[in-house]
Amino acid sequence: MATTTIPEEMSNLDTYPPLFHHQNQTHNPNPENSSDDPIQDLDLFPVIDLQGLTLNPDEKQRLEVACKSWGFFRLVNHGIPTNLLTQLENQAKEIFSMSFESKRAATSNSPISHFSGTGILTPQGTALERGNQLINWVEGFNVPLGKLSQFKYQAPAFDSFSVLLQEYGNHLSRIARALFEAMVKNLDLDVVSSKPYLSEETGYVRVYRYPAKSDADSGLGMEEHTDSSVLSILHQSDGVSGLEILKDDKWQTVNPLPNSLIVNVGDMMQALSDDRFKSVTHRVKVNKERDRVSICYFVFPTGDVPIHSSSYKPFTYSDFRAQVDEDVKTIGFKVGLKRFRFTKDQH
Ligand SMILES: O=C(O)CCC(=O)C(=O)O
Ligand SMILES: [Fe+2]
Repeated sequence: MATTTIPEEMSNLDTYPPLFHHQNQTHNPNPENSSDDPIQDLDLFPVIDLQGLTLNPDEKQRLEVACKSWGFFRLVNHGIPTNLLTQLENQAKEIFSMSFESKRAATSNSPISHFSGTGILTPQGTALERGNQLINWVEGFNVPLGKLSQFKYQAPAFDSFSVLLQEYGNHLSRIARALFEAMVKNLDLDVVSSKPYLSEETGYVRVYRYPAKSDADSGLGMEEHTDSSVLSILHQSDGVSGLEILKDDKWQTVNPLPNSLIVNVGDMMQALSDDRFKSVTHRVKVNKERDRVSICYFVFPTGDVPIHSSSYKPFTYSDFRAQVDEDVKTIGFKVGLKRFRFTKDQH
């Protein structure tokens, strides 16, 4: 049912950021009839069993291979109740379906911020001014987990959302800690002195909606990038694909599968591992007919602890963040770890 104009049944246009109104946005009220490629659940991506990590040496070995040669894996047996994921997803969809203006009003002066057109944000959670006009086909909420409790929203939907996010955040901290410890052991780093490199207080969630777009091949939901985090944990909602990872110079679609999360190794983990683990390059394509919702968690090192390695000049996460912001403002994109890499004559 793809069309090139906004169809009449799309009465919910006012729920989308004005930035996207004039474009060829389509909406399929009957997703079963979607003509996008069917999702197949057989792929060759690494799968890690979280519970197996504490019991099974083979699982630890698989984790190491996944981090070294892919920089990403699917995570199963993660212990998050399916019910919580379903509720969170439904609540996110309900919130996205509010009008743009009421989303703005409900989140102004609140810990949660609303953004669109880019995933690169200021520390306050608003879109960072860029040195170019690149627009990403995405709308989202930025949720600093440590600041959620005790806030009373004007729209009750946000109160329920906040409660679910806190519960979800507790699971994500637990999962991130378990994965980080296993990764640190794989790298033969000291578990105790590595603790500041995963600071749970820094954790935040981004909840995204990528609006459907009939000319889905022009433009991206999110441009090609690596995550600045130590690690990122993503939940993709029911049956709408879009995430792609770059492996051996080829883009590969990572379809959503029930009961499994996606874990990305981030830039900080790559630096900590002295390039043994790799921060995966990925992007998000737009779906032709259905909006895509994803819920992504990111966690970082304590801001002021220097990362020492043989590949990079010592730097803190705060240094890294400042450099990314500077690059986005001046040249329009993130350069990332390359900015800190030793050149040959600096060794
Ligand atoms: O929406 C997704 O699946 C991925 C989003 C992402 O890559 C990011 O926020 O860094
Ligand atoms: Fe990302």
